[in-house]
Amino acid sequence: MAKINCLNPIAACGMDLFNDTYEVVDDFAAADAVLVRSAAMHDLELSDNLLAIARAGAGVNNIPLDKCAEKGIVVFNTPGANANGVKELVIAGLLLASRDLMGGYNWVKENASDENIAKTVEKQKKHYAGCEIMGKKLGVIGLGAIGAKVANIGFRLGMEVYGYDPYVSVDAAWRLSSHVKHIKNVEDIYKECDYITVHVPALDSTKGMINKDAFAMMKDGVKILNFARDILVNDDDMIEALASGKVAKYVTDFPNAKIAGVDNVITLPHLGASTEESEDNCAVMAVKEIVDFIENGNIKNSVNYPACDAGKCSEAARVCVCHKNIPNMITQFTGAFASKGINVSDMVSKSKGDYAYSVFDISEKADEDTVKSISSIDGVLKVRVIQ
Ligand SMILES: NC(=O)c1ccc[n+]([C@@H]2O[C@H](COP(=O)([O-])OP(=O)(O)OC[C@H]3O[C@@H](n4cnc5c(N)ncnc54)[C@H](O)[C@@H]3O)[C@@H](O)[C@H]2O)c1
Ligand SMILES: O=C(O)CC[C@@H](O)C(=O)O
Repeated sequence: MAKINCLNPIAACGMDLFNDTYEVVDDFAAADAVLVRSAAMHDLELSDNLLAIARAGAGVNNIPLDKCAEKGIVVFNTPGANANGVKELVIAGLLLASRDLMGGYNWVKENASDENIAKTVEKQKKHYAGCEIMGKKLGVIGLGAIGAKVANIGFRLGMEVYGYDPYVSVDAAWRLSSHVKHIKNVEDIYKECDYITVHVPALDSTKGMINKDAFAMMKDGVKILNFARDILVNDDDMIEALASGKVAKYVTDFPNAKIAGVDNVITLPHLGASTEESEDNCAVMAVKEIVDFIENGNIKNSVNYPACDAGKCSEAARVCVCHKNIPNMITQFTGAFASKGINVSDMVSKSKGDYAYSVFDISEKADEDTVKSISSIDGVLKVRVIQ
């Protein structure tokens, strides 16, 4: 029975897809597979029996990807499954940055007991006036699942949309409206746009990308939206830019101790994917990825191992090997089977960066000795037999 541990609550419609050959356990160390949302995993001890981690969401900066790869633990995410939820909150963010909804709402609440409130509002409302987004320039940095949706809806809301993503995938580019201006240098977004929204992953290369050098190029009164991750923005530089009026509003889904109470910062408590629909989509996708991996050894949507689809095994056994992407591995694997007189009837081998994954369908059950001889090959990280 495969043991599943959830580090965060995962929507029931996903969990219900585990049949009675799976058992949900409380003990992380006992799990064969783990489901997680935003729980921080960097300091957790990863047991040798852990085969896979599925992130029910997009961002994987809470998971030690290299450490997992090195231990032969396949990490999945659920690309696009919560993109619409985030896109809709970004629309709210654009409006929150434009109209003083929070100020106006708070004023009405504070004056709710005033019998003359219906009249007073007419004098008061000038303090909460704003601007419209139609006709304004929206810069979208990162045109993946979320950024492409934001860019397209920006256009439909009447904005002039500039999109920047030097690594955009072919699929994402197809999803993008032809009305989105393709920007090749991010500086053009900084110089031209009234609203700038970031939708890139948190990586060493993107950390602090919205900083004083970027602000120096921006228009006075620019509005910044960050529904991606807090570390993309240099908080000290942001606080200075807000104080000087360079940035008029900073709307972010990632409050932290530095930024949360600052004037003209509108923070939400990481709500981007907190919709029933997004939570359901992520849970279903994550559980399906785990089930296909546990039962068939197939890998779809992994962020640290290659995609690998060997279908269902119709032979006596399937041997799945996580290993380093180095020369001579396949010869050694097939040699190990041959030395035991085992016929390999089918095989798939894929690589991604420093790591590779090979699947062998063999005509008889793999005994402990065979597994041992494959495990002992230099560069092998994990061996699993499905039979
Ligand atoms: N607020 C939330 O609840 C919430 C929900 C989902 C995702 N997110 C965050 O949003 C990020 C994006 O999500 P997604 O689903 O669109 O991911 P995605 O992988 O589909 O898209 C990310 C895009 O960023 C691009 N990119 C990478 N580096 C870049 C750079 N330096 N400049 C410009 N583009 C760059 C990639 O090419 C890719 O197209 C996630 O990594 C996550 O951190 C937040
Ligand atoms: O799971 C969540 O609530 C947030 C998910 C989001 O940050 C993501 O990166 O997908």
